[in-house]
Amino acid sequence: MAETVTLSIADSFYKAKDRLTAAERALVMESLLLFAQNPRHNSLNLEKIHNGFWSTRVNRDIRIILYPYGKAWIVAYCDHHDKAYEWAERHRVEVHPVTGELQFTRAEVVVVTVPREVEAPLARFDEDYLLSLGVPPDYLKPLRYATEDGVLELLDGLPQAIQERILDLLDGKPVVPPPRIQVQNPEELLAHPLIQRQFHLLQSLQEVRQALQGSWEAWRFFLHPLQQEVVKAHFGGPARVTGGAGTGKTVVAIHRTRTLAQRYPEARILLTTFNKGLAQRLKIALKGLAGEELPNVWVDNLHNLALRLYEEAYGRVHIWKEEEYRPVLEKLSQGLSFSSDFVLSEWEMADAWGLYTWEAYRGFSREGRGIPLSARERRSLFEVFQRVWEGMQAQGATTFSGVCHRVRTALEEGNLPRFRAVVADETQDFGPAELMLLRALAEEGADDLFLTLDPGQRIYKGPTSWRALGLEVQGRSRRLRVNYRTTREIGELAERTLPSQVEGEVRGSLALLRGSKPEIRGFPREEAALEELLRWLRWLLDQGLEPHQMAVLARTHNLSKRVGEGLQREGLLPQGLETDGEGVWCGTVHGAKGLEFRAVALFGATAGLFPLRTLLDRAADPQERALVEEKERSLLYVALSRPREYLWVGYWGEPSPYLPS
Ligand SMILES: Nc1ncnc2c1ncn2[C@@H]1O[C@H](COP(=O)(O)OP(=O)(O)OP(=O)(O)O)[C@@H](O)[C@H]1O
Repeated sequence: MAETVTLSIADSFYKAKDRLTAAERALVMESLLLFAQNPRHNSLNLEKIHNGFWSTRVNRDIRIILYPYGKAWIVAYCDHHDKAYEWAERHRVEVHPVTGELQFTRAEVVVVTVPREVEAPLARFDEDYLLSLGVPPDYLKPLRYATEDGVLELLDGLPQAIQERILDLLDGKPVVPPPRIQVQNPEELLAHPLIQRQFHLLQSLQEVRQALQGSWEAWRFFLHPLQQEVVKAHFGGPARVTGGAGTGKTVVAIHRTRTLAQRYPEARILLTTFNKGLAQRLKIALKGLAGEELPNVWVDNLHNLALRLYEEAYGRVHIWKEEEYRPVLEKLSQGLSFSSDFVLSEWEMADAWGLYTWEAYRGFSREGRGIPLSARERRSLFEVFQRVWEGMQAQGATTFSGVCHRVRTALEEGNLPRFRAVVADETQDFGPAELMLLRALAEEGADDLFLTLDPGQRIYKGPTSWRALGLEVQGRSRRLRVNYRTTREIGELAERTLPSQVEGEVRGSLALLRGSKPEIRGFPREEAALEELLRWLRWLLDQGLEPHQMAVLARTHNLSKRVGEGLQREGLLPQGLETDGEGVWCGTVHGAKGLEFRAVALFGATAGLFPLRTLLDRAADPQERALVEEKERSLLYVALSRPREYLWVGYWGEPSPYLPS
């Protein structure tokens, strides 16, 4: 009878499988399932190779690298034959003599000799301390004598947890040694909770099946201790989780939702976000994590949910967007001495805050609005605003802000049921109307609101004071710092575009992966940039990337359309960001919010596009201009923080003033 094997899947395996094609990954999965049932199956050709590692055959080319540990097999790596063997040759498995952690480390330690005049940043820490942090003994001296670049080079060969501790030291943060793991045998070690961060134990065939189902992403099993903390915490009220791009805010939102669904099995939980596409992705990811659709969880983008609730409470409604209300405002405000852009932005502010009565508008602090208004001017503006709202109402129409406010009222009056808890992702782009609605959607109490945001990616709305809205998060605010998405080279470049207003809040994420330098290229004309872009995409294909692992982003729809046509002419199939096909993704930076790709090209980081000249020209006053600039910088940050491995940036004529040199 075939034996059933205990597998422990290492995070290095999950990272490695991302470099294979979808078809190759499917074959790897089949082989692992077979291995779990019968490791000695003839077709697997299990054989011992280097450093105690074993190899098993997936097909003529692909190999999985395993390590027998106690009664289990650790699934360590997978790749094309030569690369897989090379990896095994370069790595070793050890239990750290002080921390007791199980570690995969690079076997050969690169010793970098430092010229005397260059500072070695870790020299001031003694060896015993570094050892207590889990640094392997043979890395101690090289690390202490290395330059900063040398340290980074050495860290590449160490487990993620050790990298994070050392990077924190470099950043001047105090690092407390981890508790020592004490176990009797390998089985206990593999099952130890502190080990689960890097080695995911699967004890039955069913667990193996579940783990390999769907997208089998690392984030489903391995959480950073801080991610784990916010996922599992019992919060006394609203909690806020910030972090730069790629720090796992969405991952945390999904895990938190599952935790809450289990914690409150009889209650309704809402998982929401900004747009429809992202909500769809959340839904799929949550199902992948939980293994099924959770019956007590609702997943929807906030505006869609608000619209459904509105219709439930009040009946059908037509939504007016700027194209509809702008001309009405322009017509009604003709007699006033303000520019139409100012009237529009003032009305949008009043609408967003729900200032539908004279008393509310008159008493509202317009602090931060550039143009001061006398009481009489306020009154005349309000009369115009009121006529717009009345006109809309007469036509059975309102804005999304209007929908949010009325739904909030229905919730507050008890005419609609609330959720026990609400988890919301991408909340930096929620304005006052949406944030007030979120508050009202959740019953007030423990674990009621869990909001994630990156203030550096605010691309739709201006900043809103949460406290003014009654969202008090003091003592329940956490910041994620490890950037899991991108290479250090790309992460650092992206951070240099951050608006100064938010730098303190999100700058300084730790990107642990290393990669090639991003390319920033200037061209005389758009056509020349397109030609070079096409060459770059072809080069990526030669590197083994598939078209759907690449994206070309542009500031405007028109430009993105032109790129798509260019790709098509060259035989590269483009696909929209909202689709799910096999082509190269093409779209606007706005459309790429929350997404990621192995390679990203930003086409047109050109002056006049970042910031978009038409938007800047329309800004009614200096404050608004500053806000437009902040949002445009954030947009550039969003674009540059989408790639995992490769980034290409092209401009023609003058580069964007926000582009780091
Ligand atoms: N603990 C983890 N282990 C492995 N991968 C992780 C982990 N947390 C996040 N990731 C990966 O990092 C990437 C970024 O995660 P996620 O999208 O949640 O970040 P984010 O902070 O929401 O990013 P953004 O704000 O840019 O949208 C994803 O590929 C995700 O799978």
